[in-house]
Amino acid sequence: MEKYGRRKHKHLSESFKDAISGFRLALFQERNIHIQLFAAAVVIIFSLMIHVPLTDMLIIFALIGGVISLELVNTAVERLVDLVTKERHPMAKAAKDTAAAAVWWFSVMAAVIYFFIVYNTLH
Ligand SMILES: Nc1ncnc2c1ncn2[C@@H]1O[C@H](COP(=O)(O)OP(=O)(O)OP(=O)(O)O)[C@@H](O)[C@H]1O
Repeated sequence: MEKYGRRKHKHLSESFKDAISGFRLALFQERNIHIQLFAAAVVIIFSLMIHVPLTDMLIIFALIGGVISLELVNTAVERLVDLVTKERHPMAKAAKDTAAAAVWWFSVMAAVIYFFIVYNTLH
């Protein structure tokens, strides 16, 4: 029963450091994150230029956060699968492809929502 008891929590600053370290790893190793951060910068600059309203700006930030967060989870799944097996395996493929699909779905939805935000701002 002891092993299911309360876990000793790390200091908050240590958890924060671990999260930064995970983000840096993805930043150095994943090309997709570069593309997504570049797209996010373009979207934010363009939105400011056309004066997207504040509430819509907040939605845009939430969408950007969602895409980047899902990409980080996708990276975690890729690393975990590679840790578990170096062999080609249908389950490894399923895990990686499903995680990639999560990023893809959210990105497509984000693009559709952003299109409507831009359309609504300009009309
Ligand atoms: N162990 C494996 N067994 C079977 N298929 C695999 C395996 N590892 C990778 N694959 C297939 O190859 C694809 C690419 O895998 P990889 O680990 O290179 O990801 P990636 O190309 O870095 O992905 P991303 O571009 O999203 O970062 C996977 O989506 C999966 O379809």
